Amino acid sequence: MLDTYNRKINYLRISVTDRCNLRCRYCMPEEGITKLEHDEILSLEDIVRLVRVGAGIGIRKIRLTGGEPLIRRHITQLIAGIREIPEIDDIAITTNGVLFCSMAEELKAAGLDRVNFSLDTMVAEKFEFITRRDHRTEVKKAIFKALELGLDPVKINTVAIKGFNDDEILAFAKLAYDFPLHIRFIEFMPIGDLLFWSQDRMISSEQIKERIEQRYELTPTKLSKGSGPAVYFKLSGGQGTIGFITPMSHKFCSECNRLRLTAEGKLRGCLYDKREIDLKAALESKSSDEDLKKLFIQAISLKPSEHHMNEGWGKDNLRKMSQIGG
Ligand SMILES: Nc1nc2c(ncn2[C@@H]2O[C@H](COP(=O)(O)OP(=O)(O)OP(=O)(O)O)[C@@H](O)[C@H]2O)c(=O)[nH]1
Ligand SMILES: C[S@@+](CC[C@H](N)C(=O)[O-])C[C@H]1O[C@@H](n2cnc3c(N)ncnc32)[C@H](O)[C@@H]1O
Ligand code: SF4
Ligand code: SF4
Repeated sequence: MLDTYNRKINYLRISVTDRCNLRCRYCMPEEGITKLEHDEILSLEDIVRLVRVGAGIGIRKIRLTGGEPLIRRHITQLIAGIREIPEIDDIAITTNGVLFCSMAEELKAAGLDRVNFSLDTMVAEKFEFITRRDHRTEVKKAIFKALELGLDPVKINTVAIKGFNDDEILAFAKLAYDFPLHIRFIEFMPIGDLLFWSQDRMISSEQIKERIEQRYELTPTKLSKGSGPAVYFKLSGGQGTIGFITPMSHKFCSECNRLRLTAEGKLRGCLYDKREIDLKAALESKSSDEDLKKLFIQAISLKPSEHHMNEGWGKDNLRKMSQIGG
């Protein structure tokens, strides 16, 4: 379905939990965030029903995120339920990877197509600093396990933070050169209660690209799967790609194709817009599929033309990244 600005909306990102087994400094305080109770979040059956309704208005691609999606109980059942919806042609997760190895085969058998891992540093002490946990080895194993299982393409999300990981830009590029991995540098966004964010910690994708081009030749390319916001480049002679996600330096809102469902069942038209439609309340008041469909259409009609993160520098968003689903 097209929105007010003629954008085709076909991608639903679902936060399946607001909880997490890491505590990335830019995302959560040590004590965690809201910790919703079980009856405050959508049930798996409700999520499958909402995806079916979404498919009726043109949703084709689903991403499960959070918080950490792999700590949601019975996540494989959820994937299997979504897999049965014939219109859905891509089911992906975004995960920190800590629990992935122990669940990988099950996830694939349930119908998972592919996975994006988050990894901001390859240095043990820095990993422990940024995530406040010591799980780097599990994440590394998870990335290679996904390659081994053929969950193609395997993407890595790296939030670029000046003074923290800008000294690892070439090391990440080498990873994409040596392995069929797609490393995406994400510009640091002022979201949530700005736990670690500051304007001088931002690095633009342009600066990162210049640094990589000192060592590697980059040529524009496209990936077979993933109509997400990244712009990709092949590394000449290498196996993988480098991607740039540029919400701050080059907004990609004019191509935005997504809706977001929070763990509490609120449907959002934009990562950075407070307006939400309460689907959980609608489910509790026994709304029909037709009523739910109308609410999806309403959420699409509320999508803004673009975000305004650089104006209030993040002070205007009530929800945290882990609640909205990244
Ligand atoms: N501002 C903004 N940032 C986004 C949006 N979608 C994704 N991002 C950023 O990009 C990061 C990576 O997103 P992923 O969860 O891996 O999803 P994706 O990039 O859509 O995935 P692919 O389908 O594989 O391309 C997110 O955590 C956000 O930081 C968006 O719509 N707006
Ligand atoms: C909120 S997490 C949820 C999924 C999962 N726990 C993970 O880390 O992959 C999704 C993504 O959002 C990114 N993210 C969180 N806060 C961010 C910020 N302020 N700016 C840019 N990306 C951010 C994380 O690095 C991660 O890649
Ligand atoms: S970025 Fe992902 S892994 Fe890190 S604290 Fe947030 S939800 Fe957890
Ligand atoms: S900031 Fe909002 S409008 Fe822009 S791409 Fe992201 S979700 Fe879409």
